[in-house]
Amino acid sequence: MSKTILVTGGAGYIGSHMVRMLDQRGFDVVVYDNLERGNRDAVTAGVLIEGDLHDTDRLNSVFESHDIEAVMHFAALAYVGESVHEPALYYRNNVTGTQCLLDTMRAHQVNKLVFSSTCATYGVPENLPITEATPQNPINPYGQSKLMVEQILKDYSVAYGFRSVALRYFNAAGCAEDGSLGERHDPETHLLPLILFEALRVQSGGNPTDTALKVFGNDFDTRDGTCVRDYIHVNDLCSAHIAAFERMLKTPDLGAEQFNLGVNRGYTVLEIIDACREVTGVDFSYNSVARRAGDPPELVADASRAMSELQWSPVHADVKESIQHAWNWFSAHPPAN
Ligand SMILES: NC(=O)c1ccc[n+]([C@@H]2O[C@H](COP(=O)([O-])OP(=O)(O)OC[C@H]3O[C@@H](n4cnc5c(N)ncnc54)[C@H](O)[C@@H]3O)[C@@H](O)[C@H]2O)c1
Ligand SMILES: O=c1ccn([C@@H]2O[C@H](COP(=O)(O)OP(=O)(O)O[C@H]3O[C@H](CO)[C@@H](O)[C@H](O)[C@H]3O)[C@@H](O)[C@H]2O)c(=O)[nH]1
Repeated sequence: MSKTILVTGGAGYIGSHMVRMLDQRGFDVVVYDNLERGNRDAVTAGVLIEGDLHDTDRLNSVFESHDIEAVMHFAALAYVGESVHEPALYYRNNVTGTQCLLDTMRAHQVNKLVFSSTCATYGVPENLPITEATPQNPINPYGQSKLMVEQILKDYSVAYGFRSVALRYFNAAGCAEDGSLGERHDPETHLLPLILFEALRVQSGGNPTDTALKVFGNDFDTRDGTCVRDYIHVNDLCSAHIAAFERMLKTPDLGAEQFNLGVNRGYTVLEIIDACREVTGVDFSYNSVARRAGDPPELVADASRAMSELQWSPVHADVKESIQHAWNWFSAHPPAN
C-alpha cells in the first residue's frame, strides 16, 4: 500500500514540522504550498510542488502523478486579527480553497483528510475547559471560515463517504528541539515569537524602555486581566496527525470526527512573559495597549477525547519546553530588522 501523504501548507510553521515527522516515520511526502506565507527552505523532506489551492489543474496533476493515500490540510490564512479586517480574503482562501482541494480529492477517489481546525471556532466559550461538545460560535472570520469547513466535511461524509478528522488546535508553540526547524512569519503576529524577539533585542544591547512588545488588553475577566491561552508544542500537534491518520485507516466508516488538541492548561499573556524571562534569563519589558479585535478572553482545552480515542498525549506539556525550543531557534535565526 502507498504511504504517500499530501501535506498542503507544508512550507508553513506547523506543516514543515509535520513533513519532517512524516519523513522520520517512513512516509513519502508531497508538499503543496503557494509559498505566500511559507518558506521554501522549511521543506526539509519530500517533494515540494508550488501551487495554490484554487489552481485545480495543478492540484489534479499532483493527484495524477502521485499515489496519494491521504491529505493533511494545513494550507490556510491563520491570523485572527487580519481576518477581522480582510474577511473576503479568509473566506476565499480557507473555504473556497479547501473546497477546490476536497473536490479534486473526490475526483481521484482519495477520501481521507486530516484538517487543521482551531479552538477559534468556539468563540467566547460557554464553558471551560472547552470540550468538543462546547457550542461553536466563532467571533472572528478566521474561526468562522474553519467552522464552515468542518460543516462541509460533515456533509461530505454523509453524501460521499468522505473520511476526515478535524483537529481543533489550541495555540501552537515551540520548534524542533534542536533549533533546526522553526517558525518564520512575515509579519510575525504571534505572542511567543514577539516576546522572544524582544528578549533578543535587549540581550543584544537594546534599551529595555524602548520595548516593541505589546500586551493586548489588561481588562479581561481573567486572573491578571490578560488573555488566557492553551499552548501546545508543534511536534505534539504533528504526532496527533499521525494518530488521526492511523485511526482513519483502522476505522474507515467513522465519517467526520473532531478532536481538541491542547494540554488542558491555560497561561495568561503575563505568565507567558514571565516564563520567557525565566527561560531566556533576559529582563525585558512590555507596554499594555488596547484589546485586539476578535480576541476571546480565555481558551483552554479539554483534550481528553483525543487522548483516549487517538491514544495520543502531549510529551512537551510544560510551556517552558516550548519556549526553550523556540529560543534555540530564534537565537540562531534572529528576525531581520
Ligand atoms: N499556529 C497556530 O497556533 C494554529 C492554531 C490553530 C490552527 N492553526 C491552523 O494550522 C494551519 C497551519 O498554521 P501555521 O501557523 O503553520 O500557518 P502558516 O501561515 O505558517 O502556514 C500556512 C501555509 O499554507 C500556505 N498557504 C496558505 N494559503 C494557501 C493556498 N491558498 N494555497 C497553497 N498554500 C497556501 C502558506 O504559504 C503557508 O506556507 C492553518 O490551517 C491554521 O489555521 C494554527
Ligand atoms: O503582540 C501580541 C500578540 C498577541 N498577544 C495576545 O496573545 C494571545 C495569543 O495571540 P496569538 O499568538 O496572536 O495567537 P491567537 O490569536 O490566539 O491565534 C493563534 O491561535 C489560534 C488558536 O487559539 C489559531 O487558530 C490561530 O491560527 C493562531 O494564530 C492573544 O490573547 C493576543 O491578544 C499580545 O498580547 N500581544
